[in-house]
Amino acid sequence: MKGRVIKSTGSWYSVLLENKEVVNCRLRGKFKLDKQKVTNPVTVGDWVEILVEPSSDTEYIITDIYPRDNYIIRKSPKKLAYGHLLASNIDLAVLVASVVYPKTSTGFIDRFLVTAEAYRIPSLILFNKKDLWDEEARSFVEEMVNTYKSIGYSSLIMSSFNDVDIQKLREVLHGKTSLFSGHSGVGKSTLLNKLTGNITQKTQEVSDFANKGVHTTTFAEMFEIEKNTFVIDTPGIKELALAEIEEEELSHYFPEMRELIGQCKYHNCTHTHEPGCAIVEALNNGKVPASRYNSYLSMYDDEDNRR
Ligand SMILES: Nc1nc2c(ncn2[C@@H]2O[C@H](COP(=O)(O)OP(=O)(O)OP(=O)(O)O)[C@@H](O)[C@H]2O)c(=O)[nH]1
Ligand SMILES: [Zn+2]
Repeated sequence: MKGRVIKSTGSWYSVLLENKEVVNCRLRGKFKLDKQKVTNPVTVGDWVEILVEPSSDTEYIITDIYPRDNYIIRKSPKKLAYGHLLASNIDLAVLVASVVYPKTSTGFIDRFLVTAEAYRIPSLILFNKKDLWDEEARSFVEEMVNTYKSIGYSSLIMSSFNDVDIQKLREVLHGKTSLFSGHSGVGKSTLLNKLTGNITQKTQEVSDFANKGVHTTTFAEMFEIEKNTFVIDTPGIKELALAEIEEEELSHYFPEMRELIGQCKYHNCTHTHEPGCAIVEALNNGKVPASRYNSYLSMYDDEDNRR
């Protein structure tokens, strides 16, 4: 039987079957022996093949994982050489942002976009809480939307409490698997509750020896909001980590810079101080937005983000 992993506790996996039933599965031993550098061989979003454990008619076993289109990995804080697979098979990375209560900085937005670029996942910036904006906030958002649009990024302006907006969001998400991220307080849970409100896919809680007494990691959880349309909530994960991005690669993940890279005077230009830099020239004539270049510099300086 084929299904999709919607939740995992580390040793148990909840799998959504085609008939909408959710079953709890364990992994077959061989996965644990794999030499992958991950703490969890199976993650939320994986399509898997399962069967009923022959020696029991109630236990399910994951026997195979279908090839992943992509996946998001974080470094495990405990075992640095290992990564933790956060989610897989994602079509859209949605950043829920807000300009008031709280304010999401452009630096934070750009970090998110760069990470999504590195994972080759299209992204959407969702400016939420529009009902709270005054004229100034509104024009600030419009300016940002235009800047991002000129680079090729889509935005959505909305309020969690506006049904027409929620409907528009549903249309954008239709047929896709979308991962939601955002600062605390931007309205991510409110939005997800609107999208998932009448879903009864509640997974059975499993008592889990392996995790007893251990401070459990936050795991992502996925919901099917309509046929073939999934949303992934990532509790406690504010931003996607800038996984494995080398300094010299960073500009490749800024689409407006990417096309200029070969035109700098020095082939190893870092675009920070060198003469004859095509990116700085584009900045000076307005083709690279100043806010984006500032984000580039701050990410370039910030060693922590490349671990
Ligand atoms: N005015 C307004 N308030 C909103 C909107 N969306 C959410 N809120 C409110 O903002 C507060 C935070 O919303 P949450 O959905 O809990 O935000 P969150 O991003 O999930 O934050 P955490 O739960 O801390 O992760 C709540 O009081 C919501 O009612 C909106 O579109 N407009
Ligand atoms: Zn340069």
